[in-house]
Formats: sequence, structure tokens, C-alpha cells
Amino acid sequence: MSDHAVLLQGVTRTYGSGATEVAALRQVDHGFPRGGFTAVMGPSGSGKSTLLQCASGLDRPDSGAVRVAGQDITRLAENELAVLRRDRIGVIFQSFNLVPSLTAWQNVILPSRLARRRPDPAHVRGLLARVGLAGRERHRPAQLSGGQQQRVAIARALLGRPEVLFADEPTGALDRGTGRQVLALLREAVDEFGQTVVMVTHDPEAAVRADQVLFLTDGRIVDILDRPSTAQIGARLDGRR
Ligand SMILES: Nc1ncnc2c1ncn2[C@@H]1O[C@H](COP(=O)(O)OP(=O)(O)OP(=O)(O)O)[C@@H](O)[C@H]1O
Repeated sequence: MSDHAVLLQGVTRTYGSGATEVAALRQVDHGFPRGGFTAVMGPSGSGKSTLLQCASGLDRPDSGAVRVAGQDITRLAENELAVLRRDRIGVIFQSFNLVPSLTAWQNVILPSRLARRRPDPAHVRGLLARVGLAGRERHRPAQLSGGQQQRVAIARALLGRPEVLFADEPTGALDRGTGRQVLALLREAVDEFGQTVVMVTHDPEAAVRADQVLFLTDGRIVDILDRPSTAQIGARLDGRR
């Protein structure tokens, strides 16, 4: 079995055509280590979200392969991809993406309900407690702070015990203290539960929690730093290194 939870091979994604053509990803090759925490950084428009979307099966590359659990997900039919995403992948967004009319509990179990599954209530309760939301199960998103809403989204992403958790700017809408709590949960998913986390971020304070930081420019990975300091990340972003 590969030691990569997700393997990108020659992944290219181009938007538009002719004069408006934009190459968002250009022949990207990268393996995300199993049980590792990787941050993806780079200037606005460098292809970070596109990389996350192609790696998580939300978008399909124009060419190249994306292997998750050894399967090339670019070759799966829609229904096969939906099953793989449901069983093996969790996704968290900057804007939480919760359903406003549902309680925290209902939001967490929504994907499994849609998949006609009945999650174990003890597991749901335990998950909400793990993310610090014990006693908030019946609150709706509007009755929760931004950080609490993001923790509901994390609990939802973790419910199916996914092997890989993708997070697109998960702390982007949060203050620093609340963001730290969210990062601690992602770190815990890696350290305690052996999950793989891939996180897009603009924030060096967030990226420093990762084991490895990828830097994208113009649709290409231009650098990879292992366990960099905040200062090293800042210097790399400023082009001082
Ligand atoms: N749906 C789309 N249609 C056309 N062009 C797109 C689309 N999505 C992304 N792009 C373009 O692809 C390039 C990469 O976009 P992407 O969102 O991946 O960058 P990013 O690094 O995540 O940027 P940001 O940090 O601003 O979120 C950009 O030039 C963007 O304008």
C-alpha cells in the first residue's frame, strides 16, 4: 500500500478557453503523506483551491491522475466518486456551509442521513464533545459563534471517520484564538486518529501547525518546507528565500 493518502500525478486544470484561458494547475505531481498534516500556501490565484478541489474529487482535472486509497478518482463514475467521497473524504470550508434551519446535531448527521444511514447517537455525542460543543447540540448555526460553527462543520466532516480531511481556509473567517482551537482539532485528527489533513491557508500562524508546507505559484508547486517556522514561512511568501 502506498504511503500517500492522496497522490497527484501530472494534474492539470484549465478554466475557460481562448483569450480567457487560465491554467489553474499545471502538471502537478505530489503525494500527501498518510497520517500527515500538509498546508498549501501561495499568492491569490496560484491554484490552491483548485488543487484542493481536484484532490478531494469536488472537481475533475483535465488531465492527470488523482489517487485516493490507491484508486484513480478521475476515472470513477459520478456515483462511485460520491461513495468514495462519502466514505473516505471529509471537507471543511472557510464559510462553514452549515444548514441554517438545522441544529448542530442535525447538521452533523445530515450527510449520513442523505446516505440513508443511521449514525450511532453515542458516536455523534462523543464527536460533538470532542470538538467542545457538549450542551450545544440543539443550537442552530445563528445561535453559535463562528468558531463554534466551524467546529460543527469539523464534527460533520469527521463523522464518517474519513482517511483524509481537506480544509479550505478553515480559520479564514475566525479570530486568532478561535482559529487556534480549530487548528488544534485538525492537529488532533492527525496525531490521535492517524488521519491525513490537507489545508489551504494564507496564514503563516496556521501553516506552522502543519508537518509540511507546499508553496504554489502560477499553478505549480515551487517549494516544499518541512516543519518550517513562522519566520521561514513568511520569508518564503515574501520571496526572501
Ligand atoms: N470556476 C472558474 N472559472 C474560471 N477561472 C477560475 C475558476 N476557478 C478558478 N479560476 C482561476 O484559476 C486560478 C486559480 O484559482 P484558485 O481559486 O485555485 O486560486 P487560489 O490560490 O485558491 O486563490 P485565492 O487565494 O485567491 O483563493 C485563478 O486565476 C482563478 O481566477
